[in-house]
Amino acid sequence: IKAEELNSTDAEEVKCRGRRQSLKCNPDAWRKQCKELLGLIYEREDSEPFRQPSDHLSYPDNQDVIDTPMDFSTVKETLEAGNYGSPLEFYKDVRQIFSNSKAYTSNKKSRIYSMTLRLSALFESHIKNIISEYKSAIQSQKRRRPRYR
Ligand SMILES: Cc1ccc(C(=O)N2CCN(C(=O)NCC(F)(F)F)CC2)o1
Repeated sequence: IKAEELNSTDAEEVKCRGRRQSLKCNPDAWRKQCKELLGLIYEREDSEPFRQPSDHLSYPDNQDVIDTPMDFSTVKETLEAGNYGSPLEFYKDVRQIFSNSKAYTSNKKSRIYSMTLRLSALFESHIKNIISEYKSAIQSQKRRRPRYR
């Protein structure tokens, strides 16, 4: 069979099989990429209030406003324990951190809330590539052979 006779999925699969498991084809590359992204977030002073769970004592109303507490140390532990099945689950938890802060803050000008705006801009600029590479790696790994039920 000549290469030009392969359809695009075949060609993609052949390319992925042939090539060393590079980022494009490796469906597990996202874990390392998310670890690196977390590192970037930890480098930012803006992440300081979000590296530990909110201590409810000093923010009493936190409990009733926030039904899913989340912070970066929890995300880091989950990622390092291998308990995220995909970058989409990682994405969901990180976004929870930002939405909790938004739900909690009374005015949009609050210092802590403005920190989440900067952090989320950094986060969103990186996570979208991680997710799209993951999705295309999954696509190119899809077996066309029927799975026996
Ligand atoms: C006044 C206001 C508006 C929005 C937020 C907010 O997003 N919070 C509450 C405070 N907070 C912690 O208590 N973080 C834990 C530790 F150890 F850093 F203090 C971070 C999350 O707070």
